[in-house]
Amino acid sequence: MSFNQRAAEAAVRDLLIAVGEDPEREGLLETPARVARAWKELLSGLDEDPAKHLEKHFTVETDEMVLVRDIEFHSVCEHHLLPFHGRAHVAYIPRDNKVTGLSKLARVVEGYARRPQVQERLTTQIAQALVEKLNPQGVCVIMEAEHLCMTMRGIRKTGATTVTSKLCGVMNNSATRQEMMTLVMGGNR
Ligand SMILES: Nc1nc2c(ncn2[C@@H]2O[C@H](COP(=O)(O)OP(=O)(O)OP(=O)(O)O)[C@@H](O)[C@H]2O)c(=O)[nH]1
Ligand SMILES: [Zn+2]
Repeated sequence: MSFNQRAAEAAVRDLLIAVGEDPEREGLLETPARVARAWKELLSGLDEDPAKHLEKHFTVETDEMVLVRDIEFHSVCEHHLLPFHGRAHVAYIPRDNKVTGLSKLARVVEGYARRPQVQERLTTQIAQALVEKLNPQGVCVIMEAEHLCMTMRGIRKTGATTVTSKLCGVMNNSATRQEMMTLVMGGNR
């Protein structure tokens, strides 16, 4: 099912009424249409298969780790439909000199992030896409994020950061996990 702008507008209008607002007052007249367009953008990853970005690859003589760190992302927590945002660090060790474009790693992050998500699944999906499309020797994805459902509401712990990781292949061991955590997060603490 693809995004239905008209249904989304009606739902936002209903929500405004449900919370005790008047959707006919001047400031809110265009709000349902605006909010619907915003959600279309925030959830645009539902309309794509993000792993496809990794189908374009090329050959470089290397069997060393490639790491793109500090990939900014914005996602939406599927429990509260509130944003969570932070940075992803994506590393892999190529096999048979098969590498992908650096921007493609960020595109994969973006595609899976722009869906209703939980951070653990988001992390795993990115790692699995690399495993599937590049068949690398190893993969490591680390994500750190702040969840607005934990800061704006509920427990209200501003500054609490959630860190998740997924390691595969030769990178799936505790020494690598420790090294990667130090490499990507050490300088920021
Ligand atoms: N594991 C995980 N939990 C998440 C994520 N995003 C939000 N949550 C949690 O989802 C849980 C939903 O808990 P519920 O008890 O059903 O909902 P709630 O009453 O709104 O919970 P509180 O946030 O504690 O007020 C909360 O503990 C959130 O912190 C995520 O990406 N991963
Ligand atoms: Zn939440």
